[in-house]
Amino acid sequence: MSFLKVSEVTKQYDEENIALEKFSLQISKGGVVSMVGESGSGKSSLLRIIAGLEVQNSGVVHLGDQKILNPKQKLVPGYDEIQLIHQEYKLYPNSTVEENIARPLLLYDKLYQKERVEELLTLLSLQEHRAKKPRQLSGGQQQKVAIGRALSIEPEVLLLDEPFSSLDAIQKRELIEELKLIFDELDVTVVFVTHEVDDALLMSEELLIIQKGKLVQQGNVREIFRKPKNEYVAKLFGNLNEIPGEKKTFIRPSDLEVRKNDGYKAKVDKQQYLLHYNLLTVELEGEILKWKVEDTSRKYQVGDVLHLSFDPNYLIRFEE
Ligand SMILES: Nc1ncnc2c1ncn2[C@@H]1O[C@H](COP(=O)(O)OP(=O)(O)OP(=O)(O)O)[C@@H](O)[C@H]1O
Repeated sequence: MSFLKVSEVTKQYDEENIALEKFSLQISKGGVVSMVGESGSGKSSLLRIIAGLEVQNSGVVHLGDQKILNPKQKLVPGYDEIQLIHQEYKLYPNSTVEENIARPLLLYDKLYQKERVEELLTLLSLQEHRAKKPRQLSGGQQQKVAIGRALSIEPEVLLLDEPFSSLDAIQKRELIEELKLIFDELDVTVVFVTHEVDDALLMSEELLIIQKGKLVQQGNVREIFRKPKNEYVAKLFGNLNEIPGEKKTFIRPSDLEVRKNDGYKAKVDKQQYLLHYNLLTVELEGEILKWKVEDTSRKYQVGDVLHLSFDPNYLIRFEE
């Protein structure tokens, strides 16, 4: 059953900037989903509207039975139930980790406050940093404190708007993996926004793909990988090789098999050493087309002749 429901939301800042166009979305309770889309596709606008922090032109957002009111409709914008964290999220610089996490709990019973802060320090493995000020922490630890603060009042929804983009690649990967385990355990609904598919997949298998203010596809990564709705979605997962003579039909390099004498004949034109394989650029015999091939054995050289075949079930076709 849908818990967070966005119905036909349109957001237009001015004549040129239409951030969202009749955008609809449904997420079930306790789910963790990653939203992927290029810069300017409307991700931040959507999260701000979901959080009740931005006025939309039309459309509505519901959290369960509750209609989310925007800043024009509500005196104090935003909701405790919906917490939004972004890259520039500010901690209180002169307060300790413990105090930062406790801040939203000031009106709560003292004993509960103490227990909740302990719970979060443990959950986020921040116990040894409890007395430190934000400037004494790494970027990743600071973002964990921000998440701890957001989780302190047990929100229903946590919206993460590229919160880790200032971290280095290793720090980011480790933090996302750690948070994924935490979110999977909690009953909180999480929307993690990123423009990197790799990061999205570290967080969840459930993906939302946004393009030019519209939700183009929602589903499990396996399904989206095999049946992408359009070329943009398909290319988020890597290169596409065009099938000669067939319109809008492609095969992924990872679905190609190199055979001795069966399939498309091709000559290696270029070889690049990448992390998990050598990426070959090959010229198809009798065609102007070039294909990409993932050589996991790293044995082919420029000038080698290969035969490439594939399972036709893996062909990707788009409507014209
Ligand atoms: N305050 C604003 N005034 C005018 N236009 C805006 C404003 N905020 C966003 N836009 C425009 O709305 C569109 C969507 O922006 P938004 O920030 O929501 O996208 P995004 O997917 O989050 O992008 P990024 O990944 O770069 O943050 C863009 O064309 C942007 O220029």
